[in-house]
Amino acid sequence: MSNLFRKVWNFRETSPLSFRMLGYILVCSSLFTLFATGIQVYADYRKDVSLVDQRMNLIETSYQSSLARSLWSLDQKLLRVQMQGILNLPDIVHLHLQIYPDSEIEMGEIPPRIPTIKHKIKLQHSSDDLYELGELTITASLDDIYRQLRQRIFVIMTTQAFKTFFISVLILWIFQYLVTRHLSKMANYARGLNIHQLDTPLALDRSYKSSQPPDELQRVTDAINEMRLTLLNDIEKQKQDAAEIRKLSLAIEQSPSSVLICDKRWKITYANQKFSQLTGHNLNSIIGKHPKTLTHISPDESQNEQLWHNIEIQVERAGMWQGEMHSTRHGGEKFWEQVVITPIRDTDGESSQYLILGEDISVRKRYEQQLLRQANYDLLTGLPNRMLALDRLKLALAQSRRDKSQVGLMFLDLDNFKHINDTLGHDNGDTLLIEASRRIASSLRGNSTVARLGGDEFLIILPSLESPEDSELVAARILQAFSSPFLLNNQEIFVSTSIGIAIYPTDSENSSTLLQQADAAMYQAKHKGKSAYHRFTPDLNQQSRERLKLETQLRKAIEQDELLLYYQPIVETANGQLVGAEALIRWDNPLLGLVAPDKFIPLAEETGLITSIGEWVLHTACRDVKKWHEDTGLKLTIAVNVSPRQFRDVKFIDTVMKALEVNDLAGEYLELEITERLLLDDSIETFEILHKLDAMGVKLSVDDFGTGYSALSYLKSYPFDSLKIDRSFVKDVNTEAEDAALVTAIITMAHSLGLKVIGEGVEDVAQMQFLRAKGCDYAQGYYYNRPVAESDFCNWISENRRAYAT
Ligand SMILES: Nc1nc2c(ncn2[C@@H]2O[C@H](COP(=O)(O)O[C@H]3[C@@H](O)[C@H](n4cnc5c(=O)[nH]c(N)nc54)O[C@@H]3COP(=O)(O)O)[C@@H](O)[C@H]2O)c(=O)[nH]1
Repeated sequence: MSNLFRKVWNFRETSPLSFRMLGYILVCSSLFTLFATGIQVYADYRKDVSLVDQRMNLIETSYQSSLARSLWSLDQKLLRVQMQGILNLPDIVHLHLQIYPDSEIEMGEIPPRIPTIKHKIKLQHSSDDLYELGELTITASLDDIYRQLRQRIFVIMTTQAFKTFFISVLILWIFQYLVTRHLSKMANYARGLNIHQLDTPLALDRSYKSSQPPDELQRVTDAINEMRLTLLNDIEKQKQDAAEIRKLSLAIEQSPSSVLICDKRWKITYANQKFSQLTGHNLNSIIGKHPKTLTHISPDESQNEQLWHNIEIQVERAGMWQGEMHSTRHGGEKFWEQVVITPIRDTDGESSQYLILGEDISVRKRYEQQLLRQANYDLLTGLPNRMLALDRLKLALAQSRRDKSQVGLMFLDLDNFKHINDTLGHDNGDTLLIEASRRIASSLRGNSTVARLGGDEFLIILPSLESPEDSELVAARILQAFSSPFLLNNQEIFVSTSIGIAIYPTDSENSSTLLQQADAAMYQAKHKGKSAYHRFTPDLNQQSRERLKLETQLRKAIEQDELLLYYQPIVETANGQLVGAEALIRWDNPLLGLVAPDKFIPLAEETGLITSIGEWVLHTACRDVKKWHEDTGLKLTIAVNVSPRQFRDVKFIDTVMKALEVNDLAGEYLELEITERLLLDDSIETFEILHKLDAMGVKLSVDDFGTGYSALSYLKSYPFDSLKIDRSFVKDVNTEAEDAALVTAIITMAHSLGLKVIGEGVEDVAQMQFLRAKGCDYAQGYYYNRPVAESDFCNWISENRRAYAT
């Protein structure tokens, strides 16, 4: 028994579902059996009871009249025989005859505690009247009926129980065969499933045709197998992602740029090796900090805050911020960094992290600042140079326009400087210029500007003048400052100065006119006998008139065929190989003689004549170089200067295209030289024009590099092929260490940006050798040849194809 119980218990443990199903079947089937049996037994009971009733009715019909007759005749003996006859009938256990009025006969007995039913029969005699004689009560026992019912219940219950049990076992077996064993297999499969066993699919141990519609088990199996494949794919993808991430993290870790990663609240979460090397910051010391704590914009902390606030806004809006900023190293030392900040977006497109790439640009910045200083300041005196002075003049005029104030412009020239320079030597000349600058500067108020225009010429800007006479007071102060002698070469030398004054807006509202007027006034002061100042007066407009005359003649120059091109060779520094030439314009005027471009190009720019002059230059240069290709077989490049106004002309691109087409010249043989100043505005138009030219195959070169903006950063954004180092730097490469360092740095940096370098103004072999030693690609200058007319240039080619290879 205990064995059976254990088996049942085991079954319950191992197949709880089957066990539960068995329980449900048994309970439901038993309830149903009970209910059906109950109905059947009740029906049988009703039938048996009705049989007893029928029997009673039969007794009534059979015995009623005979009993009534026996009672009427008072035949007791017969009465008892009749009653005994009734009592002998099945189930009748007791008779009670009530004889009216007061006697009775009783036969049989009612056994205790057994169910009975009674039946009453009225006994009557009818002749003329109806006589009530008595009443017979028959009691029938139901005990037999109940016994039979019990037997029947027993039989039904027993057979039903057996039937239920066997059917349940059968159902259980079928369920086990069809379902449970497969579920167990699935469970075992799922239990044993791991990433190493995903290759084996789940297969049930049964024959199943794929044409059959899938049953529930098949659907679960298919779902598990699909899940297995999905997992396989996911794992494969995960592996690829992990490999990709390993590769990227290695790239970031070993990146030559410093890398910081911040979370979405701009807290640093990662820094690569380069960052630690560059800044000396330990990763642990910066984790969780905002990157703004590593930058230093100004001592005013709010500016730093404001910058980072703007950066965060721009990164969100534009998807990137890039710029240069002052960062701090661990010890507090500051350095310049080129920074690019981009968001790292999650799959919903939300910024979840930020990537900050940094590059130490301190060296470049130093050179840029040096170049900027050289471009804007006079190295000898430290005063602003012409370019900066003109900028400041424009600013002062703009300010005065707003303030409705006046600006004084002074042109100042030292008297007899050339003579002193020639007799006492350049060093003393330089000392004089430095001391003169100091004296001029000390005579001015804080917001005034004194600039050295070159040689012994100075320009003074006096902004916010209350009256023109104030400028005369300043001029008098300057003359006074020159009244004491200069100590030159241990000698006391008296040097005076002449000052010309023009006033904005009284004399002119235009800066270049003001300059001309101040210049004319200065000449007037010199005429007065030097050591004097002179205010501009309209009668000094002679120069302006001359300028007008020049303009009129220049307008006719093209049609009268007075323009011509000179060519200067450009050679490869390493081997002296001729690679091209620069076209330089000349104006051969019957009255003025051969006019150099410096004298008329600025005027042409101002008047707009440069557009037609430039077009002529382009066509002529393309025509000539094509001819050289055909005559010499040398594929030379022609470099053509382009002025800012010409460059911005709407027809410029068409003009270039036409010059190439008409002369059947490929774009690669034309090089356009553009000055840095042209790029200063950093406009989208400039960007587009340069890219269009680049797309045409035309070569682009930055001319006079070092004299303008001198920021190497812009070169990255434009499609330049080369840059030309200005001749002012080349001149002293072998005598001035600073120039040598600068030229070397320009070459290195240009090469790092993929640009070729041309050194211009090479006048001697030492300069050429310096450039060649520093890897400068090409050179141009008097050392090779001066600019010459086309026919002379052709002769030069045939004589000097490879003349300078030493
Ligand atoms: N828009 C245009 N501008 C032009 C054009 N032609 C010339 N120019 C510009 O005029 C500037 C002066 O030119 P130029 O007087 O011809 O002087 C050039 C050379 O003669 C001179 N040079 C060449 N080698 C040496 C040298 O060894 N020493 C020395 N002292 N000077 C030398 O340099 C001038 C060339 O300069 P660059 O153009 O920068 O190469 C001139 O700057 C032009 O910009 C024109 O057609 N259109």
